[in-house]
Amino acid sequence: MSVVRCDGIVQIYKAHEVEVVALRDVDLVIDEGETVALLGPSGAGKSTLLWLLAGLLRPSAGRLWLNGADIGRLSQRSLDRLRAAQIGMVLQNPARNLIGYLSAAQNVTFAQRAVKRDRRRAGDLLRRVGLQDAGDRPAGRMSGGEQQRLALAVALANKPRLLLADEPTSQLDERSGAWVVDLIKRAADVDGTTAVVVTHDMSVSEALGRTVTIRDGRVGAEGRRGEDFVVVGREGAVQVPPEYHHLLPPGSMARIEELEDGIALRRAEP
Ligand SMILES: Nc1ncnc2c1ncn2[C@@H]1O[C@H](COP(=O)(O)OP(=O)(O)OP(=O)(O)O)[C@@H](O)[C@H]1O
Repeated sequence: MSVVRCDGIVQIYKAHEVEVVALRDVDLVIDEGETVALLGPSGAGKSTLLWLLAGLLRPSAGRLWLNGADIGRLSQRSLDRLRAAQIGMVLQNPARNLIGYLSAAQNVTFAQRAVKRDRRRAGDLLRRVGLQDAGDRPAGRMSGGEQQRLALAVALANKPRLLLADEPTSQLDERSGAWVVDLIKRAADVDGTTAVVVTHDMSVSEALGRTVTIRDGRVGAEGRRGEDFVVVGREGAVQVPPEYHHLLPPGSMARIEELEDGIALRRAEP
């Protein structure tokens, strides 16, 4: 079953009379237990997509289903309930995920408020992110890296069906980055948790099952099992990946050659 289904999602921000189109016609299906790295240059729309999947934003156009529920048709209260019970999120700024005056252990158990409280799971999560001895310390007094690891334990506390993480290893060294990857993969294997992780960290993207690259607000490419593909968009548009821009620069003209199983693009002089 698909946990995420985006159908022609458009997201427009309005700021001081100026409209910014952050996402245009995003189609994406992610199945249960998949681990997806969301890649792309700065400003491409990755965080926007993550916020939409978290139910924190409602799309300007298009439809979005989370666990089969059309979020455009849910009341705010039903959406809040779905988020608390089924979604875990790690925001880009680790401190924003936590309640500073609560201890690490209290932060994790607080995140279980919408489900059955499970202290054993809470202890196990703290151990897996290397914070077994930090359970009593207030989250607000932890280092950025510790907060980032704790944020992942908090996000997984309710055994979410969907885990969303924005740059979850940005403040971590290699060893604690590996704990984060292990925990995400373990959640997928053991609990069937689907994960979508925005990352610039190659060791994270290579460890996950699938990559989705957003460029200029669109899904431009996907990678599965080490193989990269471009995605043909709604109107037949294909983004030429930057590594081929020296052969077909943006704005150049190309000839289309029909092949038995597809087409080839060759640069043409106008
Ligand atoms: N609240 C907002 N109001 C206006 N424009 C916004 C807002 N949030 C994002 N944008 C714009 O939307 C576009 C996509 O931004 P987004 O943060 O989703 O990109 P990103 O791929 O996550 O970038 P980064 O890797 O730098 O975090 C950018 O042009 C950004 O300036």
